[in-house]
Amino acid sequence: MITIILVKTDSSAQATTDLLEGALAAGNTAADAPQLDPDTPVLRLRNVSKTFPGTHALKGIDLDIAPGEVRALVGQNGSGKSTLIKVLAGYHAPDPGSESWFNGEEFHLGSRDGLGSSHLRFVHQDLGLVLEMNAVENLALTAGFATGLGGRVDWGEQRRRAEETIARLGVDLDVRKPLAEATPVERTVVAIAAALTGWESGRGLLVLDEPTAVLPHTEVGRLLDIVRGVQRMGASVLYVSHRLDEIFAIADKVTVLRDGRVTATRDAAELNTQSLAELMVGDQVDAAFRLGRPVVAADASPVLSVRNLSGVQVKDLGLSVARGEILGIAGFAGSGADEAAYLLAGARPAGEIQGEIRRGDGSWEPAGAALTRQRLPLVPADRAGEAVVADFSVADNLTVRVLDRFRTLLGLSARRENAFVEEWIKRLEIKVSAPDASIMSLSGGNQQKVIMGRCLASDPSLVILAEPTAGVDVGTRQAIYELIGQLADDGLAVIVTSTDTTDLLALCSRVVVLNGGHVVAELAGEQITDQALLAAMEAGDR
Ligand SMILES: Nc1ncnc2c1ncn2[C@@H]1O[C@H](COP(=O)(O)OP(=O)(O)OP(=O)(O)O)[C@@H](O)[C@H]1O
Repeated sequence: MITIILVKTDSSAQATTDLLEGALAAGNTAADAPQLDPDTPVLRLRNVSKTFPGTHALKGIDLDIAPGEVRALVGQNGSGKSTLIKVLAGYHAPDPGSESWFNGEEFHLGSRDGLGSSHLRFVHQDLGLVLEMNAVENLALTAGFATGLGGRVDWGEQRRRAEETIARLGVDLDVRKPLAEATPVERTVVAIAAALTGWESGRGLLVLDEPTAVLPHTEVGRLLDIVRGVQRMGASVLYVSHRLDEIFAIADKVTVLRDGRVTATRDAAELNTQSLAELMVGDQVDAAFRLGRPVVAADASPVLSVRNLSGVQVKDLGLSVARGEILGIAGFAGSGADEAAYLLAGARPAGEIQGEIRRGDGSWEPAGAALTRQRLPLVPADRAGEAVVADFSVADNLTVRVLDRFRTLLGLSARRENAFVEEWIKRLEIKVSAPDASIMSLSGGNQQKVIMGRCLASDPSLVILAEPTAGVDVGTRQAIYELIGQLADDGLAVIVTSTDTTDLLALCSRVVVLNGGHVVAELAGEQITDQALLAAMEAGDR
């Protein structure tokens, strides 16, 4: 477990990048804002609304966030959370009549007017980083470049500043490594460091929009430690997440959005996972939902078997999945569990996939050639980077794998295609103004549902789901679990890889656990508990 380290260093050259230390001093004394009544909210919103063509995304939002408070903002997919944050960030102009104050000063939403260099800072879902660049360069893009003689960039100084900034967030990171090679939590840390750059007062608001959506479950604790460190600076935090356990670990208060309206604001201590899920979705939701499918008999005929399957991390994996079985592959980041999904789906070059596979009762074949030819449907963990076709509509994203089905002698049948799209929008309750709307106009969770639909709609005999409910709200999660259960009842075989034990507990009747690329445990039926999964995942490398 990493804790926040506040390093007191030589004060000479680093005043400009002295993030936490400077902020702490100001936060302790409120020196920069002695005139402010401590009860004045950091952020006050009144009657904030936002209308898009065909969608009234925010309807009269009122919100007060106190100094030093961590406020969670929760709600179903499409309830308006990201829109509110984008209005705050100046990305969207709100409807007329919306009012806002920051530290008691009125400012215009939809622009940075009136905010000057004040401390309303954001880490958006996409993190806003340039992955080809390293942490030094990314931080310099926000903070400006240190220059030396002749106005040249002083890279030594730049690097020292970056190392210090990152170290203060309690993370040991090679700041020269391109962020494309960094882990998801390392990238999030760089994004938070960039957002806090130049923060010189304890009062302010850091907005984190689903910072853990793509983080392995096991790294969430590290991120929450960092958020607590930011709170200790005296900063307030607005924290958006679908992971309810995190809300209880970090938030003082919770605000619930439903269909663009604030429907509740409560102290987190008054709530539990079930009551919060009910505030978000209604009382039909079960936050501890499990399919509870029977364990498939060991001699059931397999849909797919692999032996000695190896990639970069995965070593000599052997497993088989039967018709109607939902098999989990669990493991921490780097255990091989995430890579296993991509190997099995043939989503790696054939030369990088070693071992053998067998379909049904057929003969064993070299895995690389067979899996890359077969290309089993995969819902990848990184929806935005690997699945969504940003230039396509919702309908086109849904049908891209199955266009052949609508072909007639006269070309594509629009009628059949439309009926198919309507059916899947209904089945997955995808919130969209019209099927031909751009997929980018959908909320993140609704995009995830489209990708899920694309995979399931091709009537496969086996699908591979990597982190299938990342960014998906608690009610939709249950709907997705139930749909997968129904398809498994009809014979679909499913392989789920997830660092989130919630998915594995809800879906799987058997789970293999990887560590160091090897299978270290196999759990079935009643043996699959949160504790047993985590214990097996933590077991030492072989
Ligand atoms: N640029 C846009 N154009 C049209 N509609 C939009 C646009 N951005 C958002 N919307 C719509 O506004 C509504 C609210 O979306 P928003 O992204 O704020 O939801 P959210 O609560 O953040 O959801 P999620 O939890 O899935 O991220 C949705 O119906 C969405 O489709």
